[in-house]
Amino acid sequence: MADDIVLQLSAKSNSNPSDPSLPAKLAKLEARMAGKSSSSSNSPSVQTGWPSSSVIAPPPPPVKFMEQEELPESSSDDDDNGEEFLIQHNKRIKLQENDTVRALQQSETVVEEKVKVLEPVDTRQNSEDLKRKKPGRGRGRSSSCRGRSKTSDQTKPGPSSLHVSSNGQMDKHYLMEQMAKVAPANNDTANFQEEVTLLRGRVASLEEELRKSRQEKDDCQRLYSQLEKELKDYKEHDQQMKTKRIKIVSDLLISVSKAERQEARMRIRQESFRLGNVGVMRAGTLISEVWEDGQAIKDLNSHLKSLLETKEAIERHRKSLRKRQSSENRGDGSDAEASTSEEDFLLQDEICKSRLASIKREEENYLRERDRYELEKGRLIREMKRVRDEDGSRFNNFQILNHRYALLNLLGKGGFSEVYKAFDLVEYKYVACKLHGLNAQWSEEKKQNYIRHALRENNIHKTLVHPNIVRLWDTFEVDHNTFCTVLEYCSGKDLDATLKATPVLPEKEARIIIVQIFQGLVYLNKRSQRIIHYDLKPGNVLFDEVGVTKVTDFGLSKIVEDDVGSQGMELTSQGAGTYWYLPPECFDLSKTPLISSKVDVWSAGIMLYQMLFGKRPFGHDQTQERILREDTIINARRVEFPSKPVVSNEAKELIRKCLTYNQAERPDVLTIAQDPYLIYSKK
Ligand SMILES: Nc1ncnc2c1ncn2[C@@H]1O[C@H](COP(=O)(O)OP(=O)(O)OP(=O)(O)O)[C@@H](O)[C@H]1O
Repeated sequence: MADDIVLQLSAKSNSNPSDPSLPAKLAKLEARMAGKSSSSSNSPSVQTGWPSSSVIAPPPPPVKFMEQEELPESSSDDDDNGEEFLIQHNKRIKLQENDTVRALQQSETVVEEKVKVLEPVDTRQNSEDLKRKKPGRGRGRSSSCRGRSKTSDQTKPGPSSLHVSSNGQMDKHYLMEQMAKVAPANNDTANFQEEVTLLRGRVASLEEELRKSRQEKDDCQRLYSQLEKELKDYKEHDQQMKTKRIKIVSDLLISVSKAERQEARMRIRQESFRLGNVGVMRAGTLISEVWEDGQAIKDLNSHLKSLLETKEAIERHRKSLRKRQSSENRGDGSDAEASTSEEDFLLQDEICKSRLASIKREEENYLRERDRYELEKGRLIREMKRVRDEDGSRFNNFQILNHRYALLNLLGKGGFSEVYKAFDLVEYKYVACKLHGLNAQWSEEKKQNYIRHALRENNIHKTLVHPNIVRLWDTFEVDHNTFCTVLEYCSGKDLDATLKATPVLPEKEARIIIVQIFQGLVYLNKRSQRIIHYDLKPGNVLFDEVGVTKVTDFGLSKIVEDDVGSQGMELTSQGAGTYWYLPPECFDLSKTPLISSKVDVWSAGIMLYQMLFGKRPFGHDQTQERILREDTIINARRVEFPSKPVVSNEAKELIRKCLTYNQAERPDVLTIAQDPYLIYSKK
């Protein structure tokens, strides 16, 4: 208890450093207290000098004495009036205690306020901590909880922590502690308030930001749904427009194609009148088709006939002149006056010769014209066939295949296929649709064979991407007996039609075509999976609208497997192909031929020869069957060049290399591609 008083006093002295007498008083009091406590075990009256009655009187109750003992205030000259002093002092202490409690209560209020302010901050911090420590959630939460409990312990003592003693008095020691703690808090209040103001401002601005963000989110959502609706409308509109567009485009294409069809038929009629037509000839029960020449050819032929007659008449006249001249020379003439002088004979003969020369020129002109007519006739016959095939086709009614390809006019008909010009309504470009039809009369086995063959061709062709190879875009089934391959459309004529129109090409033109064919072949031989085309011929060389040469039709192509030896792979489809263009090894019946890219080198050599000289070097006028029967190609050991037209030695040399009879000596595609004639370089 004495220690408490000392503590209270020292706390008081600390809190009131302006009282300089306080340490001295404290020392005195300590000393007196020490004396009192020691005399308390003896008679107090002796110690205090009180009357004897008080000596025999029982000692005062300890509680009161204790109260007196607790009185700390003293001075050196108080000794005589000690009791009075203690009473006064007790009153002062009580007053001080009351002040302290009031101050503490005030401090508690301030602290509580601070705690109230701190708590949200603390909670926010805790939640921030929580967020930060999410991966180790358990640990983070426990630490933050610890932090919060500590703060509340320090700043917010509950009623139980007010340390009220058993007699209802507040524990003074505890109060002093609290005061010591609260004092610095009081000093920080301003800072706290400032901080709180800042935090409140921050909260307000964050709330404002949040409000704005919410507003923005609402706006965005509104905009999103609006755009979504617009997009939906647009898509619907686009779909409608697309359908309309497709309808308009296909209607336009159909009307153009119909007009083209009409024009084609009208031209045929006109040309037929001029060049000829197919008539029917009946021989017994046999009805066969025959060609009847048109008026222009008839006129031409009659001109030629009359020229021939004139020529023959002049020849006859010349003969008789010569006869007369020789008889006159022999002196057989009876009438000297009627005799013709030598000079006249010479003159007459010269006239005849001159007339004959002019007839020959005329005749040559007519013959050239007739050749031209023949070419026109050939074109007319092909066009007639095309129109007839178109009229007989079941795809001639402008169908849209696979919801995409609008079929227009027939380009031509092959062995088992019809090729239509078509319009791709998705890519908006022209394509060629090749319709492979299975004959309904075929056996199931034959159908399966055909499908296997076509699929093989399709699988090879679809992997080929090169400017000099016709692209294969798409394949799909049309119906049970038909499937379609969609090819790059080549609007130019094929080389076969070109050579039929102009059998001899200028060397420059022939060279650029063969160079492009070899570029395509080099591509086929540089891939990891090498390919032998095996059916190179003018009909399989197409031209696009700007004249780029493109190789097509991979129906007979062979894939060269990796394990094939240097001599080549076995030819399993002997007999297939177009014989004018195949090399001798393909006709060897004594063993299964081994073939390589050298087959295509031979075919290219034949085509270059044909372009330059207007005919094929071997079996030009022969049928396929005759070529086989007469072993024409097996005997084609040496190529001969006509004197006309004049062709460069470099071109002839290249042809010779390509048409090397011995397969082993013939260069392959990659080797021949190094020939200077096939390389364009600035001189
Ligand atoms: N991609 C194409 N672009 C333009 N016309 C083409 C295209 N493909 C083929 N043709 C033309 O279509 C016609 C028929 O071609 P197709 O390949 O079916 O016949 P073919 O080669 O004469 O016969 P086969 O394939 O039986 O030997 C030919 O006149 C050809 O020029």
